Amino acid sequence: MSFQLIKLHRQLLINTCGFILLTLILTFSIGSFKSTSQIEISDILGEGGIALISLIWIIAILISRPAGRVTRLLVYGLLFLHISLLLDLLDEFLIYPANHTWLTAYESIPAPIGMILMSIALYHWHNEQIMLNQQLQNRERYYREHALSDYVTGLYSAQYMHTQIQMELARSNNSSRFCLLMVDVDNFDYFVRQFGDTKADRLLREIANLILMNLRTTDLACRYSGDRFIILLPDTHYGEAIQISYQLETAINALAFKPEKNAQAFYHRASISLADSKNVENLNDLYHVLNSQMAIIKQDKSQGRVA
Ligand SMILES: Nc1nc2c(ncn2[C@@H]2O[C@H](COP(=O)(O)OP(=O)(O)OP(=O)(O)O)[C@@H](O)[C@H]2O)c(=O)[nH]1
Repeated sequence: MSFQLIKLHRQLLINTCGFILLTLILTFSIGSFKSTSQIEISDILGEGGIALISLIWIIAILISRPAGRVTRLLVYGLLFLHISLLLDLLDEFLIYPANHTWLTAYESIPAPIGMILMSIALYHWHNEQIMLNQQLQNRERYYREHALSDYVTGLYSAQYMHTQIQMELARSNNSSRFCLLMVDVDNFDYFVRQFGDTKADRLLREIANLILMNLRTTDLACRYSGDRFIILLPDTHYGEAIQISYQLETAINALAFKPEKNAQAFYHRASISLADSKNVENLNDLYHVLNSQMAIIKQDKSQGRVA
């Protein structure tokens, strides 16, 4: 933290320390210590406390704000205020010779300068905040329109997957291939009608978690639509993709999902289609392979040709 602070506000820190040090050197070189009977402990505590708090404010600003005009104005404003408070505090210890009483007379001058500087800083801070809010609103709009993740499962969205597949296509060649898997939960509609949306959402989340647990760190899963997921397997050959597809299918088949509070479990089956980037030109071709294969698998299942 301190390293970051010094890096960001080096000049401000040097100036702040310099001013304070200069004030101390000046006052101590001119003044002489009062006798203990002249010192008022309650005044020292009160004035010292305020001076210390103004110094803490300076440090807090340096730690929490980025470098820039507002930070500079705030720090210098507080520094002037601090110098006034410091001179006030030093008055409690020191007595100045008659030809230097100007020090006491001028101790209150830095404070109003500091107040003016801080007022200007607050004005700019206000404008800065309006600008930041506008930028945040724009960014929020961007994220809402280009949502990267799926609200129900927490997986990446289909839109994000499109861009990732496009990138893989751009970098793939004969030696670097990738595969896509499409996972579809069988008879999900029946489950939704029987148990309702909330439990169906939970099932989707659990299947999504299961998919993630069965993937490698380089793979990427998204919720494509409804009960369909797409998985991108980078640098993967057909044989490996078949293996992963089999592992996923086995894992989903074994999921003992319990929609109610009792122990009764509902098992689900999944259909998985596979597309290889080899000999494929673009994203649409890949989706076409996945969807047409999926349609055949579903048809075979509905006609009882597949277990
Ligand atoms: N709870 C919930 N249901 C969803 C969501 N998205 C889609 N659905 C429901 O999922 C069901 C999907 O139905 P189908 O596409 O016929 O899926 P299926 O019953 O598995 O049929 P096949 O895919 O042909 O095996 C529909 O009832 C949708 O309303 C969601 O985010 N949450």
